[in-house]
Amino acid sequence: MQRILGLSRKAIQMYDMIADGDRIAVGVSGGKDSLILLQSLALLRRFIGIDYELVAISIDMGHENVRTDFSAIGKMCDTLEVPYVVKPTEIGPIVFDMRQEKNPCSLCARMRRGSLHDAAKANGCNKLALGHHKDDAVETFFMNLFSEGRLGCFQPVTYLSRKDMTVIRPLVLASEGEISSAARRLGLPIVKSKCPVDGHTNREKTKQYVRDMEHRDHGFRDRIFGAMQRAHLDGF
Ligand SMILES: Nc1ncnc2c1ncn2[C@@H]1O[C@H](COP(=O)(O)OP(=O)(O)OP(=O)(O)O)[C@@H](O)[C@H]1O
Repeated sequence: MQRILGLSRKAIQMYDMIADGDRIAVGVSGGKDSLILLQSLALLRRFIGIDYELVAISIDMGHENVRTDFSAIGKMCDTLEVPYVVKPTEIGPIVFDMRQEKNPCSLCARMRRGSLHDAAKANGCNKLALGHHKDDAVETFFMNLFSEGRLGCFQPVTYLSRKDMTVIRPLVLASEGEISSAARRLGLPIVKSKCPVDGHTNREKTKQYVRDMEHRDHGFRDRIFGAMQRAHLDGF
């Protein structure tokens, strides 16, 4: 976890993510990335020298018309002294049953983001932290390049003027491998996604492409990420 804390602190300072008085919603899906993000932001409060508050928020997607049991994450939040909000929604049934979308991921992600922004606002937050990491950034870069012929990625810090909310991604310098091994070592209470298309998305294909390239040519991922930083692509 020390390595993750160091990389989170570096990203927070490098991209000026957090200021005194911020109240930050942490989007917690139940996956390893957002649980490590929550752990990291909660621990950093003790020594980073910035005075901020946290609220953890999970959007229950209602997949297969079943409510997810987030109680283990509730216990983790109690230990970390972070208030926890679970927001029940019908996003899963709307996207998969009612609309029977051919490409469900973009509508589902849009609705989830909207719900998360609203919940952050309703809980008095001015910032929202998401668990995107370095591998996500490289995959997003290739998805934009291959699907849209465009050079671009999400930004480490994005101000959403319509919502008056700043989205931050403090894990953006950490690799998925580093996050996975920290999550394993800490035995975090991972809650499995019930998404019906999990593992079969365009992102999964791109992830496999980057993995194959990395396997063939060690350091591929870091060189792409380094190029994104040197070009200051989308604020990197
Ligand atoms: N249901 C949800 N409730 C709250 N926040 C969410 C939810 N789903 C995603 N997020 C937030 O959006 C980020 C990116 O979502 P994505 O689906 O790409 O997650 P991921 O890469 O699988 O990460 P994780 O391991 O945290 O699930 C997550 O890290 C988390 O911060």
